[in-house]
Amino acid sequence: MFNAALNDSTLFKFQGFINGEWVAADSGEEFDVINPANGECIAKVANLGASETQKAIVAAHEALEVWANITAKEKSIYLRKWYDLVIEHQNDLAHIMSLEQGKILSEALGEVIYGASYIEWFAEEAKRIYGDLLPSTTLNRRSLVMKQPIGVVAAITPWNFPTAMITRKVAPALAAGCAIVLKPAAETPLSALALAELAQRAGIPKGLFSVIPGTDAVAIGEQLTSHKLVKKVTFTGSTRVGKLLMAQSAQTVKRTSMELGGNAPVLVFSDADIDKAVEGTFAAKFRNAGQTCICANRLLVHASVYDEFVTKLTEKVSHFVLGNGMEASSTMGPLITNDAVENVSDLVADAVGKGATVNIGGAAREGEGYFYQPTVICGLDQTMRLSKEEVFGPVAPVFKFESDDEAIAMANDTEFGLAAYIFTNDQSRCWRVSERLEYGMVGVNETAISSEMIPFGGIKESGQGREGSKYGLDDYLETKYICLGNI
Ligand SMILES: NC(=O)c1ccc[n+]([C@@H]2O[C@H](COP(=O)([O-])OP(=O)(O)OC[C@H]3O[C@@H](n4cnc5c(N)ncnc54)[C@H](O)[C@@H]3O)[C@@H](O)[C@H]2O)c1
Ligand SMILES: O=C[C@H](O)CS(=O)(=O)O
Repeated sequence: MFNAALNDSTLFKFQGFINGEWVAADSGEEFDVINPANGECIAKVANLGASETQKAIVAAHEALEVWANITAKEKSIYLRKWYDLVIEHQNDLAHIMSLEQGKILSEALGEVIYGASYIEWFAEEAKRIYGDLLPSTTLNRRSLVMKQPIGVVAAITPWNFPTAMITRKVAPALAAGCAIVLKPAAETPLSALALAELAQRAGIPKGLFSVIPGTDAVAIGEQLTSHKLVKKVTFTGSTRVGKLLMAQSAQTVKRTSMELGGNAPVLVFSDADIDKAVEGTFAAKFRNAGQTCICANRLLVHASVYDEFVTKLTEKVSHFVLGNGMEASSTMGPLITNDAVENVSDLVADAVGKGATVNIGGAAREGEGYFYQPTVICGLDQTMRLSKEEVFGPVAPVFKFESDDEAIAMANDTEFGLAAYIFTNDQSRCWRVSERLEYGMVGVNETAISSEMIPFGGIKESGQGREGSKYGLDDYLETKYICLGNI
């Protein structure tokens, strides 16, 4: 079992969390949680499935009435307590995350604090769910609108941000008055279970937040998307799975929020501050070893500054230290699985086979763990898979363009529409290009665009709905119109 030294070892949870109870799988089965830095089993976790999911959904439905009889102010206090506990235990949570996901400790700590910020934000937003009194069409009527919680929410989350992708759903759901059943990724269940432990310590009433760890995502997902008591499905993950879940949810007309795949372009124009463009692109490309949905996926650089940009980016990449995320010397950790390494390797091999050239990196690292060398690759064209597919790894493909129209056309030539970035000092170009980019989020001379206070989400096949900001509660509320007559 887990042998990492933590301040509070009781944060290691290996069972499912249903209706305020820690439970073994009905089958008695367990699954291994693997450290991607060395392939070692770090924990065995209860392998829950469809039957436990049904129990969690029923418990969530029953908990709604308890939560409905708690004021918005009291909900806020519960959430604030949860936030305080996450912050208090941030180092232990970062330690758990780095071990199960692989990211370097500094990034893991950053994610815990970022994830906590969603709890902090929605602890406040819980007190700001307002209605409307509308102008009436007749003198003897009054029209009013109230917002009500949608009810039981099902959440399915990915492994790349094992804390923030969870709190970005659980916090607004609870703030809105909902109950939520979470299936975390089987690669990273420990962070989710630790969050549930802290939510319980915060006093959040039983049944409102349950966690279903398990390897049979299909069976769990079928329950979450078909059960009549579930009114909403919120998903973060690949577009492929998102489409499946939307189709499954349609049978009972559940509302859905989808945070799906990305393919972020970075457009570096001839008048850009190249050092700033390199710095921003470097950060956006290699964060979490390139495994974020808004990673710089295609670098589109004007021909006149292409060589300078590539030289400076390559030089920065040469300083990376690949290693176990728990080691202070490491500046980049492993990918999540060996399959992920093979996928990245295939993308690079496709490009090289069609004439691309590798400036640095370009291969998996030999030895233990699932490591891929940070890579800069040039001489690309639109026939290569790197021009179309989400890399989800530390590979920076640098494309060349000649005109603004060509850059915009290249940037928009994808089914994805999550995030895009541009670097230019021309104010008119900032507006013209930002408005023509088909993306939900655009960074202008900045790539660190995420926070709890912005509406995070995409368009096209990157999804629907927004998480965070004042808009983030809408996805968990229903709008009710009441007409008062005979006045
Ligand atoms: N838009 C965003 O905010 C955002 C954030 C993080 C990751 N992502 C995307 O997620 C992808 C990488 O994450 P991933 O590999 O975990 O994605 P994934 O879609 O394979 O898995 C995501 C979650 O869905 C579950 N799942 C898989 N198949 C399922 C099924 N048939 N039924 C029910 N659940 C199922 C998985 O167990 C996991 O919990 C990338 O495309 C990335 O861009 C998007
Ligand atoms: O991978 C997707 C995350 O949403 C990226 S971020 O940490 O929210 O920027």
